[in-house]
Amino acid sequence: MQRDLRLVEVGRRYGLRGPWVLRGIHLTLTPGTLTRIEGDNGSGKSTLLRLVARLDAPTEGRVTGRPRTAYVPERFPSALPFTASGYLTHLGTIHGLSRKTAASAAQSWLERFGAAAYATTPMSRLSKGSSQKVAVAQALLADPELLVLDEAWTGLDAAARDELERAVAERTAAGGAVVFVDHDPRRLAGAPDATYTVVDGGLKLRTDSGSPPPTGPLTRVTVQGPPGAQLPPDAVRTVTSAQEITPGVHRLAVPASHSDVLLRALLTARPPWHVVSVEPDGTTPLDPGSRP
Ligand SMILES: Nc1ncnc2c1ncn2[C@@H]1O[C@H](COP(=O)(O)OP(=O)(O)OP(=O)(O)O)[C@@H](O)[C@H]1O
Repeated sequence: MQRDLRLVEVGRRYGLRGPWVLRGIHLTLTPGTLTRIEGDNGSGKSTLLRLVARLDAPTEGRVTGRPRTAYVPERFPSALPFTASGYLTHLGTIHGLSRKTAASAAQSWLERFGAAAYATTPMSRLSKGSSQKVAVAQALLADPELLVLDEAWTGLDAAARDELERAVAERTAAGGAVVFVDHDPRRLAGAPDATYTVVDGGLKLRTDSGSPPPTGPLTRVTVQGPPGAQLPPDAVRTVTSAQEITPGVHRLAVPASHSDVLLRALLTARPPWHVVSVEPDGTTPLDPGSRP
């Protein structure tokens, strides 16, 4: 079974003639990786996460891979006819746990998030923060292969926020993929394997998480990698922007002074990447479809 989740040339718009919220999106989420999605309000982050969680279908393009997925939505429907532990136990059994295992997992997650005292409280009577703790617990309960968190930290108290960061680290260490949106730039700072910004309906790989990139003229490099491969980390460190324009084909911008380092990182990767074109910035890079 393919455990990667892939979005291939995905577009989404609402309504027949609505504007495209997302278009030409390529994204691969690999087991054991942490991915951050950022962008302005209304840029399409939640739309993207719903597609990743397969709660919504793309208008065009396709989503492949079926990892066992759990999702924490921006707004959790708290008016459910359950107690907190009843709800979690019920969900646990839906995820294939026995009733006993589900009840004990529910109890232990409620304890971790400091919500054990509310285990028998009807969901409709929980405070916003407490019901958010239940939302997070339901997602973690069955050790998902892909965990999708849409502003899941919002409304949690400090201890629960820390606990959720720990739970995310545990998930990726256990080989799960985690993708998250959060408006606090300090959230899991330094931890993501990749950070993408949703801008103008597209996805841009952010590459400025390390030391500030050198300034000066840029070189545009178009490269093609093995299907589904992520750019080698040594290459990512040198580029100022990266965009997957068709599956496996990436358009990179690199300070001209660092283009040799980038090319070396790509050509010495195992397996090596194919360099399609190298152009000074400001020119139109060679259309990868037209390469020999
Ligand atoms: N169900 C829907 N029907 C119609 N339009 C929608 C729907 N969901 C989202 N949109 C529109 O899609 C665009 C992107 O919304 P989305 O919620 O994905 O953005 P976002 O980046 O998550 O925003 P925020 O940071 O404010 O949460 C917005 O213009 C929004 O109005």
